Amino acid sequence: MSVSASPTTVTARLLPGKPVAEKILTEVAEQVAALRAAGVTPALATVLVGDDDASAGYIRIKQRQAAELGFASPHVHLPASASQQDLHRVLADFNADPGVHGVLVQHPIPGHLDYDRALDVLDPDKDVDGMHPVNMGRLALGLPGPLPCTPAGIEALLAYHGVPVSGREVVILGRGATLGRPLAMLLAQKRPTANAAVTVVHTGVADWPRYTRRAEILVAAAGVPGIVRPEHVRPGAVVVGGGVRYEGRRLLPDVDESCAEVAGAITPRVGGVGPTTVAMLFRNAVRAAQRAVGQG
Ligand SMILES: Nc1nc2c(c(=O)[nH]1)N[C@@H](CN(C=O)c1ccc(C(=O)N[C@@H](CCC(=O)O)C(=O)O)cc1)CN2
Repeated sequence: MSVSASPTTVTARLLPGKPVAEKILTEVAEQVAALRAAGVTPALATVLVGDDDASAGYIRIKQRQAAELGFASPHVHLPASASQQDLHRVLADFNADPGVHGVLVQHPIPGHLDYDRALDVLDPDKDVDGMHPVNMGRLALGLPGPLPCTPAGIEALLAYHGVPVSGREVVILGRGATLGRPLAMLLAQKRPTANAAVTVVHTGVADWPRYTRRAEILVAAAGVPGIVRPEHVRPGAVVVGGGVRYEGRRLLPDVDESCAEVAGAITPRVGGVGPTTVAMLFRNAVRAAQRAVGQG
């Protein structure tokens, strides 16, 4: 964690995401090996629209990881001028290709395009980001399906580090479709690693700190850099920095590093929730391949 470079006095235990991601990816590699032994090469297709440097970088990271794990990773790069129909055509082609088991459209896409409409075109069973409306519905109903990667990564991170969640008060600051809302549904489910009393609050609530200050586990999911400060944290609480904003490749987290002075445990700014998100992507992808060939 970069707190060592700041004057912050760290008292909180760190909750790194890297060992969590490594454990998940080791399991994924074993499942990939089993698929390949049965003659199936799992394939995770990626779609990049436009020339955003950061997005191109994340696609490269995913392709490198895919190769290490034994996935095929067909890739389509559409120009920034691509139309909604161009994007839909690419997705329809991947839907129709039985050799492609998972598909992701790297976010953000150019402003004239509608990400949600594109997601709607994607086969929900190939949606490895777990963001298709059908998969959100499955999550809401507690049915099996690909889970949104960052929420699933946060549940795994807390479980890995032995942070009890069941019966505890979790407050999520932020209600976005990629993190706050699905995480609330996930952590409220009846499972030993969930089963929490979950409150979702957002920055449009004038007195939001009243909620965050009572959290035993506080998840920042607002996408507002530095919004969570020590005075918003209950002493000894577990603080999870899920929300980030990207400025190019620079990651600006919601949680100010000085929160480590008050929290009992905290995710590091770098190597916290991020690596678990990528690991969950591959977990979703290998499961999609297993389902497609009847191994799931
Ligand atoms: N289709 C998707 N688009 C985007 C997603 C996504 O999950 N699906 N998430 C982000 C980008 N992203 C993956 O695509 C991603 C970004 C960053 C990390 C990460 O692990 N970051 C590191 C390093 C941070 C730093 O150097 O400052 C960390 O958190 O430790 C993983 C995934 C937007 N688009």
